[in-house]
Amino acid sequence: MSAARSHPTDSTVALLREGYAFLLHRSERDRTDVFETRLLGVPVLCLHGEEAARVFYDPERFERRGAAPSRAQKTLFGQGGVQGLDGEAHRARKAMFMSLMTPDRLRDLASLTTAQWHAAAVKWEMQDRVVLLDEVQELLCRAVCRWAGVPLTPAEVTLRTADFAAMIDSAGAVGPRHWRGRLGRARAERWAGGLIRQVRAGDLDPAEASALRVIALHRDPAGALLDEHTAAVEVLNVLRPTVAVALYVTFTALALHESPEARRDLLSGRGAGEHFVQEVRRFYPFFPFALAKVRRDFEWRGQPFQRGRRALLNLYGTNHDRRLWGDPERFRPGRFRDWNGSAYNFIPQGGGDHVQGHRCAGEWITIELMQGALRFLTEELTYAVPPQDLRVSLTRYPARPASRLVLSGVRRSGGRAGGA
Ligand code: HEM
Repeated sequence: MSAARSHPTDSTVALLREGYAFLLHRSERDRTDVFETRLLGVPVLCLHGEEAARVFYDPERFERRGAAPSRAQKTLFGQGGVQGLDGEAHRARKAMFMSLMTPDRLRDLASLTTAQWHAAAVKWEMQDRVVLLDEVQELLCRAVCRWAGVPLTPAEVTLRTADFAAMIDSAGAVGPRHWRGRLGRARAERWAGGLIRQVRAGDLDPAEASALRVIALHRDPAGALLDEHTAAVEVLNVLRPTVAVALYVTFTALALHESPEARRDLLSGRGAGEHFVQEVRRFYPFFPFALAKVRRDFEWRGQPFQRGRRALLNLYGTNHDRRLWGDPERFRPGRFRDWNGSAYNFIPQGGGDHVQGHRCAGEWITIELMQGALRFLTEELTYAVPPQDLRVSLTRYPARPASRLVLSGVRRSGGRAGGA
């Protein structure tokens, strides 16, 4: 692409109007992978595409300290968590997260989740309609708490699920949705802080490799336990995003409904479940961009990057970049047969290295849970998708089908292919 052009004018209105697609539209229009603009008056460097992702994930050039807006910290991420660390402190904390992601532990989570799907399906059979997004959030909340060693009484499930859902729903919102997220985070942090205290006092004894135990007893490079608030934020950094996988599960069901060809290939065995799930993560919007700050002055493609300047990497747009993905607006799982496996061109959960960099710690969990959901929806259930508003607005963050995907006539099929 050609050299960068500068856009010193404010793009907040365009961002609100075009949503997830704003950065992609601008990069395509100006034929550039880097441009400068202002959002809410703040200068921001915008990066797009595979080569830009390589630059963005270079820790010599970018850092995360102070990069996240305080609105997102008060709702989605919390303060003091791994997302805002750099260098050795980041590597040590990230190692704690990645130690939870062994194949055995992933299998445990998958089987706990399958058990929850079965239990939920018994209940769904007795209902006329089921709102899939809400139901899957709740079943994932039950499964991940059990997996993480977090006690959850039946009476608590609704409240905890609602708090996680509010945090997830609040990051891009203003007004009541934002405030619900803040309230949800405050309440969840108090709860998780109490759990950390109980583990350290010996009043709660979660299993050896469980997230709650590992985080409560984790020591930083100086040998100190995490302070209680930070430990609570990190416990929520495991629970909350696992509940958020419900959005991807909902998109998986939407794709089964709206992409009959891909569905037919899957059911006939011509298409692989793994590719279907990857295409859901590429095609549907989730995180629009990742955020960092320039660590030291440098220049890329003629664009100066000044130390301290904020930068965005276009995650959604890179997954829809037509140079990388032919016909990117078509849902076509078969494209993953030929994918080259680059860590920088397919980046729904960030790019680069999981251990060394800021790429999502839960990417393998996400894929595992989505594949389990796909199997359950196609092999264990029959259902209809009644008329409803299934539109996915690119200006709502996080995106989701407007109706949250209503299913009717849900029946357990015990091995016959389901869904309408
Ligand atoms: C619902 C699907 C998910 C999506 C779309 C997603 C997306 C992301 C993205 C875009 C990042 C930031 C990458 C960056 O800053 O460069 C991230 C980071 C992170 N995610 Fe996820 N994630 C998901 C699920 C999960 C799950 C299931 C977990 C944990 C069990 C998790 C834990 C984390 C953590 C701890 C980080 C911070 C990593 C770091 O800063 O080093 N995520 N995720």
